Amino acid sequence: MEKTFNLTRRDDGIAILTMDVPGESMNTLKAQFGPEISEILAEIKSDSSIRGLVLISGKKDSFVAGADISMLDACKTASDAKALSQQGHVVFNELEALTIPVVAAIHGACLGGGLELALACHQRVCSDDGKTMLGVPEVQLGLLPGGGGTQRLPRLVGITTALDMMLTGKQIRPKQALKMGLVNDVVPQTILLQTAVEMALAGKRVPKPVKKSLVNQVLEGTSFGRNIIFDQATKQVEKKTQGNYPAPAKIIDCVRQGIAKGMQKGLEVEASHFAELVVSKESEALRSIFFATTEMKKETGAEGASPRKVKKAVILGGGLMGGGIASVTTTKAKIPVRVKDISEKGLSNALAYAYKLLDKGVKRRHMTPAARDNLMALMTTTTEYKGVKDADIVVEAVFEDLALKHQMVKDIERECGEHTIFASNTSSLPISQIAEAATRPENVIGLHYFSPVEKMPLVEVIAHAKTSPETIATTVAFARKQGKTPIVVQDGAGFYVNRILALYMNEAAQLLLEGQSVEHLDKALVKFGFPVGPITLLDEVGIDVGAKISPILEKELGERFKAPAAFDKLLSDDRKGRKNGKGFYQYGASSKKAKAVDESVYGVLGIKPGTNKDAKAVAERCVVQMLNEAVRCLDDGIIASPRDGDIGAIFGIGFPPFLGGPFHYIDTLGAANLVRILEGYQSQFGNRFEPCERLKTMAKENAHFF
Ligand SMILES: C[C@@H](O)CC(=O)SCCNC(=O)CCNC(=O)[C@H](O)C(C)(C)COP(=O)(O)OP(=O)(O)OC[C@H]1O[C@@H](n2cnc3c(N)ncnc32)[C@H](O)[C@@H]1OP(=O)(O)O
Repeated sequence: MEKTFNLTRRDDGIAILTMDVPGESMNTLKAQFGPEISEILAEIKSDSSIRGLVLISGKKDSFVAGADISMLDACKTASDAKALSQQGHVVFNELEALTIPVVAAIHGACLGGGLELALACHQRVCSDDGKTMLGVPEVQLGLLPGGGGTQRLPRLVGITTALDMMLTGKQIRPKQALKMGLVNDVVPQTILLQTAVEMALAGKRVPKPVKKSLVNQVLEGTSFGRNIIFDQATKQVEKKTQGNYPAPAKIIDCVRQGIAKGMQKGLEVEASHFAELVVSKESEALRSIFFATTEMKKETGAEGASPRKVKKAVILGGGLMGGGIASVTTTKAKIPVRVKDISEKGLSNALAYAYKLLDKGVKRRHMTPAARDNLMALMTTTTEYKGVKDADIVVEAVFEDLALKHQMVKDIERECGEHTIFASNTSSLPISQIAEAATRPENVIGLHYFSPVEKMPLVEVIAHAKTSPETIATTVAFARKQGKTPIVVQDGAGFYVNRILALYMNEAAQLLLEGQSVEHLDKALVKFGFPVGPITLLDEVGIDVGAKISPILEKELGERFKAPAAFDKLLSDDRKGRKNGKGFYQYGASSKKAKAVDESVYGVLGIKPGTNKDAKAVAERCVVQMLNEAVRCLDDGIIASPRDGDIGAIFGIGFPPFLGGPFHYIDTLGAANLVRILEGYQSQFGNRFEPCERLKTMAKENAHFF
């Protein structure tokens, strides 16, 4: 079998250990490397001519991306997983115990077990390249660093910094890594290996103590202070995870026990906790999301079609959505954008949106002012159709008015090229209706973003019957360059995400009208695992937007989408939500966060909050509506697969990732159990809860989606 590790000796006595997993684009750590590594370490120890060791990757642009997640997925029992962690401990401890200096030369992704491998080296140097990132993202997989990271990281960079890295899974850039003491030097890639060799020749260096504030020194330097850190971290984790994710608390426990009882004990605790997490249902769900998104990256969105390159984009409308779309196109995709709006105000909004995003990077020292200005130069503006002839794609983000969109289609066919794609950011109008105005309907497609555009990862790519496969593939590729996760959905009112969201929100509205308080409703669904509650979401999206979409959905999809009539009173009272500072919540002049509930809203709706029902029951009523409609969408061919349905709900609505998405969750609940719950509600509240046919069939057959 081809070797993964290759040891070469230099005349100056420094040995270079190159890791290059055969046939894979990324290096990942696999259990079968154990014997190979042990053999190499034995060879190094027995060769007195070797004065130092440099560990480097043979991959073009990555160091080591962590333990092989497929290997973890294959663990059937906790003891299988514990053995993997313990094997990693043995190898990394042996590496760290080498008497010669060991230096890791890092370029590209150095994540998870890859960083733990580097931490077992005596020193680390990384390239200053934008592709170089260091981190321990295990928590995003429902895991913890199981290769000694919970013990080495705090001892290297301090408890607070280590906890922040492990509890967020954030990726650290080279300069940050140098500043926090994670690496000893940052150099251009061209001299990375030479620098590592020189560091090895210079011999082992005691890591420079990390600069800490006086408060931090006191807190981390005393057991009393450390307990404050751990207790604070625990409180924050409980608030953020609502008890739905076991990994963060276990990470804190590993660090706490390791610091209090020594590294050996800490490693034992780490291996045990790691093992429990690998076989947890939460981690299985989170790993399935990783596999799904990785698989999706390889798909063009249209069988057999290749995307055309997008060299220039035009955005019609410089408002909230248009500004966001233009911004991600320049800042992420680095594609020149021309923004057209009917007013200078709209244009300046788009420019300001992009500048604000980029300037955040400058303030955080991720970007130089020059880099910011270069990216800003990619965005030009116009109030007329000038400089748009060479556009490869035009994204319209104007009012939800069919006549206006028809006019846009005609304008673009007149002013742009024959191949120019017309992509509509409509959130509700069927693309087929928009395409009626086109002489080239094959170029018309939906490209539905979610607000805020720079934060929400999902976009829906909506093909109508005549959309060409090349248009689909080009649009999917364009969205990916913007850093988005696109799912291709079929044309239909509300497409996928808004369709399943509408019933979930309507049920929350019904519960409100039955006397549940706004706070109780929101808290119940946050406890269930959503990022925000349904009433907060309605205020954020806009009560007027919801009111506009509901009739379209009801007309196209049926009675079950009928929104409670009482909500019309909100619009009569000019309550649009955050956008006009008047909704279910109070909004201060500049406050980002909504303040308390605006109690006057109950009077407008003619209700008086009564006794709050059990939070789980409240959440269940809303969630089962979403689950039922998600299955209907699969049945109607709106989504191509349960995988797309899960990713769409998680990335578009924030469906709790630890549940794996609606379809994974239905498998967990069991179709028969879900049908029973729905039928129970149907008998209490009416036919809007009637289980769809596919669910009933699955219940009879005890079928699963995965
Ligand atoms: C011991 C403990 O600490 C446990 C761990 O280490 S758990 C693993 C921790 N590491 C991660 O979570 C990193 C996961 N990977 C990524 O985030 C990304 O792949 C990346 C940022 C490293 C690179 O992203 P990108 O450039 O977009 O490339 P792809 O995501 O498409 O990945 C390319 C191929 O590499 C495969 N791959 C990447 N990481 C892993 C991994 N940890 N395990 C298994 N496979 C991995 C990925 O599946 C792609 O495979 P392909 O089919 O060859 O395209």
